[in-house]
Amino acid sequence: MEQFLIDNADRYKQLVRAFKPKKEQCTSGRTGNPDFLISARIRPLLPDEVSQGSPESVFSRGGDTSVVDLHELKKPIRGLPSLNSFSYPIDHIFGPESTTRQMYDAIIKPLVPWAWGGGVSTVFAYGQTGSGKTFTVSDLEGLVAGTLMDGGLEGERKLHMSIVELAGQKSFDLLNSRKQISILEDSFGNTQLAGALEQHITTKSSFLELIEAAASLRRTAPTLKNDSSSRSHAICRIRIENPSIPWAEDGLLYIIDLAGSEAARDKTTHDAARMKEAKEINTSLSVLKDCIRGRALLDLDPSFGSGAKNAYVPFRHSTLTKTLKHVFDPSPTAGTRRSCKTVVVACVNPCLADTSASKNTLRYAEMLRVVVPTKKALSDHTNVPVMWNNEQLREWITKSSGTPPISCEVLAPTESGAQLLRLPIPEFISRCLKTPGVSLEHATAFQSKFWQLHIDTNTHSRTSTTAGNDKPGTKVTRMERLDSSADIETSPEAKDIPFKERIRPGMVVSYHAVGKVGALGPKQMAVVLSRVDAVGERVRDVNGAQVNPPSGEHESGKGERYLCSMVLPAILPGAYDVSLWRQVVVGVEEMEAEVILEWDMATRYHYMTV
Ligand SMILES: Nc1ncnc2c1ncn2[C@@H]1O[C@H](COP(=O)(O)OP(=O)(O)OP(=O)(O)O)[C@@H](O)[C@H]1O
Repeated sequence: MEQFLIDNADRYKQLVRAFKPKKEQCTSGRTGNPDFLISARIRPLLPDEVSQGSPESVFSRGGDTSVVDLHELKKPIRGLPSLNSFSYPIDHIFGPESTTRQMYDAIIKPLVPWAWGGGVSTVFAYGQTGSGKTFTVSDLEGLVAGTLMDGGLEGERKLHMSIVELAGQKSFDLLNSRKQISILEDSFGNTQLAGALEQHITTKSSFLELIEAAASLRRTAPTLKNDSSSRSHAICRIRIENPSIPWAEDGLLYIIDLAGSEAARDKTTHDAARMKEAKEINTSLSVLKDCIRGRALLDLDPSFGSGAKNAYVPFRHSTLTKTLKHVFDPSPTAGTRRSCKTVVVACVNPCLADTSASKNTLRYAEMLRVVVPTKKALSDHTNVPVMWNNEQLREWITKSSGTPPISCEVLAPTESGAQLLRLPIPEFISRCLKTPGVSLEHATAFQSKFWQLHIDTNTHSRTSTTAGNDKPGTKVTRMERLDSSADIETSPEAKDIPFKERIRPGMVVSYHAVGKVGALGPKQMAVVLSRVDAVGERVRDVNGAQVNPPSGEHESGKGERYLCSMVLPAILPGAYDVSLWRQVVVGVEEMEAEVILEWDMATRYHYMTV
């Protein structure tokens, strides 16, 4: 610690004790979006920091405020040093005495059943080196594993885990010996972790073993420096499949340990590569901030459309946010936007010597917060589901849910119309199925009816868009949509080239499966992801077979082989769904034709147009 701070530590502590916030520093009165919580965790001083005599500089103000105060000691030109104080409104603050369990119970635990029900839940932890990110994230992973695996959640699910590390422009698979992988976007705008291994998890211990294996790979990465963990982003993704609603989108739970800013005292050792790395981290955190704010703004808009025109979610601007597309998908089409809950944990080092980095962390946290506007009057919106209160919603459910009527006690015990629209679809259907006599078809049809009503009441404020458009509200023709939906544009001349000679990631093909044929029969469709030799030897297809076995072991006569995602018939006639996680290997010789699928926003399925 700087000599000036050591010499004046007692005066500093005295000033902090006497601190009274000014009027404008007193309020936290703003309420954050309940689905986007921004929290701060202030760790305790560590024994060596105490022995150096470092005072604490960051405090939770307590009382009925939700404000963090940070105090610096100002060097005077003459006279005695004085206090320079800053305050930051944050949704939830956990002080040095709080345990990770208390934090988990207060803000993280609800994310687990949300993902279990088919939603997207994300926890981000960030902060400067040594602020407690790893401490917090590893405790949280253990607690999440407990909630997921202790049998307390309703229904059966299949869990799959992948853990990747993003360092600058490169991505590595931490479940596959740090093999380099590619983050690709397919023609539907879905992000693929091409080549990343997904492990099926069945027990808490296998969950924790994978986490530990990934953490040790990160710690011991030979090419990185000692504090490698703070110079890269680590993304743990748990995909939760619900076998009882096979067409439903899988729930996703992300736990993300973000690269942090550095402690001021570490900056003296910078070389050019390190400066470049720091710049890349700052850029990705800045884009992340814009995406979190943009998405929170979109979700605030009660009509899921009109006010959202002003929100911009630039998720393609960094590998981190591209990888998290499910979290930030800005499509104004209500059905394509996944129901998300997000918690950000800003980890703060309380040392007086590190206030500059702590200010950055807290300022960043403050910027992520989106203020909820005052609610509009609800009474005269009898036909607009998004404006219904719980009473109006229950009345409509009882009247419109067919025979037998779906129990509103179970479907929407407390929710408003807007909250029910945000509920993950599989969870909506699971709740409907709890009414005796209600079948899957009945529940699905009622869910569609509810969405259809919502869509119909908002069509005037909608424009046609497709999944993957960055800017909502832009009118585009069907052909423009199809052309712009792939990373590689298809020129008019390309149409004259046989499709087998222009196979690219994102292309949809029909094929005639040779050899092993599943329950769907030999005629199938798939989205091309990559050539099989681009993925590691441990990656397996939907049948558990190695995708890229050592040469000579795969079936011959199929030509060039591609890893593809299956396109499966959906519950509605003529409709298709892309099943990203069910991957197969298709040889060029098995492929029959290129297929153009178009997205239909009302039913939220793809339809074949050519
Ligand atoms: N809430 C806490 N209670 C007690 N000790 C803590 C707490 N948070 C962090 N620590 C301790 O502080 C030290 C630094 O924490 P940690 O390694 O988690 O920081 P980090 O932000 O992940 O750093 P890096 O980015 O360099 O990996 C560790 O010794 C850890 O045990």
